[in-house]
Amino acid sequence: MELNFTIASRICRPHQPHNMDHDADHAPDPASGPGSWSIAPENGSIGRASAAQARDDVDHTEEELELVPPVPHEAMHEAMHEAMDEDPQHSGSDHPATPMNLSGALEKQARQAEANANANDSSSENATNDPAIEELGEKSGLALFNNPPNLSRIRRVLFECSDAIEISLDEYQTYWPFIDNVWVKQRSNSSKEGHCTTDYYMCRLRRPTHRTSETRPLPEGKRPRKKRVREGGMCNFQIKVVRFEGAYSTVTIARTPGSSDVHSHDLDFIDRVKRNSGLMESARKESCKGYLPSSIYTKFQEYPEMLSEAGGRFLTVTDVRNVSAKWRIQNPEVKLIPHDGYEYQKGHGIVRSQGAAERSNETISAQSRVHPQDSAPALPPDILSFPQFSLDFLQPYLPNHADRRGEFPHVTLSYASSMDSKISLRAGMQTVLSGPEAKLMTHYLRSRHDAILIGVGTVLADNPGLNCRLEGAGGFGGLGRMWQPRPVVIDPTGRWPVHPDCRMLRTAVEGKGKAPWVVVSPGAQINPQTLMMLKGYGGDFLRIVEYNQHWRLHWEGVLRALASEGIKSVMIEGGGTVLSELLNPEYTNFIDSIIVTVAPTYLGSGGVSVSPHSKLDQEGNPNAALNPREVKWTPLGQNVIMCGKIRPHEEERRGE
Ligand SMILES: NC(=O)C1=CN([C@@H]2O[C@H](COP(=O)(O)OP(=O)(O)OC[C@H]3O[C@@H](n4cnc5c(N)ncnc54)[C@H](OP(=O)(O)O)[C@@H]3O)[C@@H](O)[C@H]2O)C=CC1
Ligand SMILES: Nc1nc(O)c(N)c(N[C@@H]2O[C@H](COP(=O)(O)O)[C@@H](O)[C@H]2O)n1
Repeated sequence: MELNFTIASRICRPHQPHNMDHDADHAPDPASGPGSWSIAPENGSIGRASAAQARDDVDHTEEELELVPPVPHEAMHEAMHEAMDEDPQHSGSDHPATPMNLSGALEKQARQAEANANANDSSSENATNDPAIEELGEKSGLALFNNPPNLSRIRRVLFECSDAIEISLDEYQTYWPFIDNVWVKQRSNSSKEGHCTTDYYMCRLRRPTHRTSETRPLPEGKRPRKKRVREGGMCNFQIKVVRFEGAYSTVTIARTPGSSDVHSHDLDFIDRVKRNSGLMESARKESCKGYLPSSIYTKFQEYPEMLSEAGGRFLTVTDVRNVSAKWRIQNPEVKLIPHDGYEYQKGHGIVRSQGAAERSNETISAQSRVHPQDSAPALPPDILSFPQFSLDFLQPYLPNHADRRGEFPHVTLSYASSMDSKISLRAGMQTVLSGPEAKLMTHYLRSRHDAILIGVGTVLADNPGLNCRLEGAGGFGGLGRMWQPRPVVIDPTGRWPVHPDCRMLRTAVEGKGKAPWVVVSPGAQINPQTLMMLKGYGGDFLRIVEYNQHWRLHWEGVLRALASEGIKSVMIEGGGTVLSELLNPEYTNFIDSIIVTVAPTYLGSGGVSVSPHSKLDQEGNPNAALNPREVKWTPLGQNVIMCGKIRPHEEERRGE
């Protein structure tokens, strides 16, 4: 008897920002399903492909992605605790410490850093304790600018918003100030509990701008005339920014339904019209040190690349004067000075002083040697550099979203096997079979799939991360978890003790991957606390009600459920039970490709095998269980990679 029910349900709607029902404008949100994204093997850049872009159609001329350092969780907590300890409101036994939010903590840290800098300035004329750091900061412009890594590319992504973008709250707080000049807020909504805020923005060029033209005092009762300086309606680009703050804090930025697809102008145009607050914060910091606006302006111009990266190509000395003037209102007694090594020369403004000119040459040549990234925060230790060898041979076996059947995702089986078809020395034991090159290939494959699926046996044995750790992927120099595949665990009875310490959840918290979806059967008893915890991390339980005569989940149902959740491609990594089952004839229609890393070793008969059921031909003689087609073998380091296709051609399936 085969019981076939046709629906899969989440245990209840996930508590994620992209599924917020209160949002009136809420169109089917592209952020709710893992979107398509691509890697360009030639230059290693990883990014989400726009809707119009095929996965393989990547602009290889794009500059390579560099590290966006995730804010380490522990560091965040430390910063928060320190901030609270120092805050008179929170110190002392009468006031139990109320948790401060991250932005508060970071702001406080920044204020503290600034106060320290000011204290240093006034006591020893800008001298720092460490001359080496001071010199490096000077030469690279790092001391002047607040530019976070990879800024120009991320500014472009946040300007274009060609696809919905899901980023962590930290990333949002870091990068948004550098692009806020593009947007004007229209309105805001908050959920009742206050966890979720939706801000609606329009492009600045949609709003007309007026300026008061009168310069003389007006007669009483007469209102100043306003002069229109810019016509509105120049650009109809509109977005919403949905901020969800919980255990898994995240920000989704997406175009609203009424928006045009693209801006009617480029980013430079807006940068000319208005300066962003990230850039102006750098100017403000210098102003607070008591420097002359013209000196700040001159110094900024000495680092054109950093200035331009921050959106400051059109910065004027008046912009700097304006921020400086605000500071001077509070500090009228301070006499403004030029930077060390600069002086005012009549008719020339602020110039380098004579003695410093030679040093200046050294500085400039050093500037060309010292790359700002050299002193950027360290890369996460688990980062993998992008493969320098060609992976073109994989191309025909990879998901091609142009020719997808909507009901099911593209399915790739990919695992590493010994010569005797074993994938580990024994069940419950992780065995390394891939050499370094094959490991990079596996991570590349992960980057090309929306989801990575494994059985519960593998989770219990390996405690895997199941993320893509290649440089340029989200959390490894790329922006946001949305660039990461979704881990999926087949756990019919819910026997995996999902816990915040497991690698998949730690990875999600660190912004280096997504939290898993756990596929369970209708009878699975899920502890409500575990359910809430997993949802809090951005994961979920998916209950599948289709199962076969052996009371096993029906793969057709699992794959259909994933497709209905927006998964267009899934890479199935293991383990032995899952892979062996899927290589049986009843599933060949659902499996597109197989990519096996073969290792030059025999693990022996005690190992976990990948082997489908044996098959007999029409005469009852033993026959091969499965022959992949369009097979290609490629040596890769110590391994050989076997690629093949499984799903029969349409004509074969119809028996032609
Ligand atoms: N070299 C490589 O590339 C890889 C190696 N591995 C290795 O494989 C080993 C694990 O393999 P294995 O022990 O076979 O575990 P699996 O990961 O294959 O998980 C098997 C379990 O998944 C559940 N499951 C699988 N299919 C179904 C279905 N159709 N319906 C319902 N439940 C299903 C069952 O859970 P239940 O029992 O609860 O019903 C089953 O026991 C580990 O040692 C791991 O290191 C894993 C991945 C890759
Ligand atoms: N490609 C490959 N080669 C091997 O030698 C392996 N042992 C595996 N194992 C799979 O990778 C998972 C580990 O992933 P993380 O590195 O923790 O992200 C493991 O669970 C298997 O699915 N794969």
